[in-house]
Amino acid sequence: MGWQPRWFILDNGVLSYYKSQEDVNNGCKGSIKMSVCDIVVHPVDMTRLDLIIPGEQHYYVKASTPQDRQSWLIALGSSKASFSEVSGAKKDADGVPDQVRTKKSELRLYCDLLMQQVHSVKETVSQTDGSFDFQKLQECASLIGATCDTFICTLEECMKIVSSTPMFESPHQHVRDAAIPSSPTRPNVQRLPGTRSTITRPLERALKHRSTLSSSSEVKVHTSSSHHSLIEDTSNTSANSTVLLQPSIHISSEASDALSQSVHFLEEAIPVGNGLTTEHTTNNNANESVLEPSHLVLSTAASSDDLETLDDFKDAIDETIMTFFSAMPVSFSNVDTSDEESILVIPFLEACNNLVPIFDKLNSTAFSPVKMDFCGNIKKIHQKHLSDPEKFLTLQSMVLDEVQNGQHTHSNSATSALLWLKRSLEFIREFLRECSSGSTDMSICASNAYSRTLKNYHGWVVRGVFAVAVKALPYRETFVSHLTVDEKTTVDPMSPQFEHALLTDIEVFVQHLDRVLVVINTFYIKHSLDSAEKV
Ligand SMILES: CCCCCCCCCCCCC/C=C/[C@@H](O)[C@H](CO[C@@H]1O[C@H](CO)[C@@H](O)[C@H](O)[C@H]1O)NC(=O)CCCCCCCCCCCCCCCCC
Repeated sequence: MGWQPRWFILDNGVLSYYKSQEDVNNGCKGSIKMSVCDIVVHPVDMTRLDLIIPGEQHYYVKASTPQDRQSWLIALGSSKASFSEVSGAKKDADGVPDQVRTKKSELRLYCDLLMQQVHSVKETVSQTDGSFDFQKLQECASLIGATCDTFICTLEECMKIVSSTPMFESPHQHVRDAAIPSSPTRPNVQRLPGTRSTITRPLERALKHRSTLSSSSEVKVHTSSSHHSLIEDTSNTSANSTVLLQPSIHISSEASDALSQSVHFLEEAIPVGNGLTTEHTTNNNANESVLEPSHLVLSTAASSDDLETLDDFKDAIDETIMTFFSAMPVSFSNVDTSDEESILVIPFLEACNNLVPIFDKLNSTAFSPVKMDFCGNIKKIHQKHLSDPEKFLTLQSMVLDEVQNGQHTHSNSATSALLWLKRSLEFIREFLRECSSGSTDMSICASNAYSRTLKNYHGWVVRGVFAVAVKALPYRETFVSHLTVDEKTTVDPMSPQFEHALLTDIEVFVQHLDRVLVVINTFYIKHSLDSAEKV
């Protein structure tokens, strides 16, 4: 098989490919709607992945390295998840909702991937010559971590679908920890003060110590419209014809967020892989080798046994009310601060990025400078991390590097970006504290929070910007309604139940955010990096 390099763009749920980056303006050679295709990892080749549109087309794709493939899988999987059918009404012949089928295939994919990755670890530690490649082992571990993250997120989404689908509902619903045997109570669940008896928490705990996170929020959502039909490769229509791939691929991928699918995070696409190669065949069945699920986790058949299993899954999510905060796939509760000198960059940025949808729920024009600043700082830190991901694994490492090189005072430095991101987060923390202390006037909440935080660093011009922005704040009711997970559901954002759930979730969120901010603050003070200078 001859592989050819191609330039790929993942945009709005559609993967398009071009002859080269320079050729982008001449139109794509083909495109694939991610929501209708299955992603299959190659059983042997760690750089291969296949994109299969059942009964139609088969694309063979090859990345430069297993790590690149991992990035691609996460980006493609996130895109597929973001742009999958949301109606929930469509079912296959067995009555299984399409969304569940899609999630199952994603879970299978990640299982296959995990098997391969575990196999690599085994191989690495059992070298016959007795040597031990520690770096390779670290790489393998990092890949496994990322795959587990993606698996858990997908499972979480699957559980949400299952719980909201009538055919999977059972008459008895009790709240318990997914990690312990079925029981009407949850004796072993550790809770932060004030947390609700929900089961999203075990997932939070499961996520908490993970060191790598999916790339879903490190990327951008474009505004361009999606293509709804598959465009065949016109350059070569013969069976088994190969389509290209190029050693440096630049893609932008879509972030899935709990609140909205039309959120624009960053101003430019962040490359998540630097090498991908594909082969494409328009033959309906030639060379198709769709992997059968060998490690199927979720069964959707409606036998009583399966219902028991599904009940377990269903119990593993919040059966009461989800809010924006508890639905966040990664939040500050997942940012480990047990080593105060080492906050991992990716979980931290992921947690920040997951706040971004809220900006769009506020008045978009008035808040766009705020959003740009917030997202710009996320991006600056991310770019610094990407410049040497191993060296700049932690926030502290990148700041100290800049200090050593005298770059920390540059306006574009990661040090400055983190300083301002920290200040923005302090504002958010104080704003949420104000909101949950009983005040119903959002502008008072914002003004109080502002006085305690950002105002100290703003000159009169920027203070004026704040004064304008604060006038554009929605009423509390509107804001609260944006904090429901799915505005189409029957959850009444004005109900006392939702209010209670929201307040509890805010309390937990603020506690974790505060924990992270204390560590960053201490670090900045220790190295004299904070400044009272006003902008
Ligand atoms: C709900 C209340 C909304 C009111 C929020 C108003 C906030 C103040 C508005 C001020 C306008 C900001 C415009 C940008 C100003 C920048 O000049 C300033 C400095 O920028 C930094 O300059 C450095 C160089 O000197 C550079 O290196 C660095 O990279 C750059 O950042 N930036 C700021 O002052 C930061 C302002 C960000 C404010 C973010 C506030 C977040 C508001 C969140 C609203 C949602 C609240 C609900 C939270 C619920 C969570 C789910």
